[in-house]
Amino acid sequence: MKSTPIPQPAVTVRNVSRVYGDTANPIHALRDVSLDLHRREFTAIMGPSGSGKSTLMNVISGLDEVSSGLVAVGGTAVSGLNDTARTVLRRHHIGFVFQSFNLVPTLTADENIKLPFVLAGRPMDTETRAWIAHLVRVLGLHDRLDHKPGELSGGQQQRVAIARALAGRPTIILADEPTGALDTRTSREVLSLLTTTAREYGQAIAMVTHDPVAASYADRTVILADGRIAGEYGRLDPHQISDLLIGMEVAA
Ligand SMILES: Nc1ncnc2c1ncn2[C@@H]1O[C@H](COP(=O)(O)OP(=O)(O)OP(=O)(O)O)[C@@H](O)[C@H]1O
Repeated sequence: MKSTPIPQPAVTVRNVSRVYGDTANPIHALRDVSLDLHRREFTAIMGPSGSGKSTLMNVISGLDEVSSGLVAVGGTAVSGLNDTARTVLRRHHIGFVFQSFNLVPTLTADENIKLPFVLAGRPMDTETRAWIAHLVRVLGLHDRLDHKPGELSGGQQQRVAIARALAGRPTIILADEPTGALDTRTSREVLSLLTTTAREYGQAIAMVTHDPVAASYADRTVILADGRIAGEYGRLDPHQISDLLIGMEVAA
């Protein structure tokens, strides 16, 4: 009898702890965190300043080491890899979206979108070119491709960054306050786009945010407090998220 394969999470975080400092003065940035991030799922990671959100992103992307526990991206354990293998894993499996867009100012929008392929020495086949052309159309960037980042609005720059992150069809997109530098209307556009990306393209997305409105676009909200997962919720409205965060601050 043929068994149905169990879908593997895009990212697995198992009993991960990250301790900084020395044994006399340890700083527990993450304490026994376990979390799966799935395809088609848009997850918001929230929590007070210093709760471990950036550390969680950094151990997932292999930019930081775990002190104990396991992180796997696309089924590959990150901890077992050397620096070169981590760089390769990042290039092939992870798309990054930052608050500050992080586009190369001297390159055009088109060149920025295709940069990950150039850096990875990965040729773009016909299917990839068609996929990028599709993304450019959906993101409304077709008449901006020859422009450099300085000639684009913040929202357009972030759309270029999202196209760049999606171009290689990564296992996971890690977004760090992607709407932090955008006005309300543009933020909504970018968040809707991330929602669509998860739903229509099956993309796994984890977004760090302090903004309850941004988190309300996610399918799931994970709240960290003092390095631990303090709560995991399905889709919530901004008021519910604010109440949860305020409740945690009061309890702390
Ligand atoms: N390289 C480091 N060396 C020492 N301590 C660190 C280091 N990186 C982070 N920490 C500490 O680990 C804890 C978690 O930090 P982290 O940056 O992950 O929090 P955060 O939730 O992302 O905060 P914010 O919302 O302010 O960005 C904090 O106490 C921080 O001071």
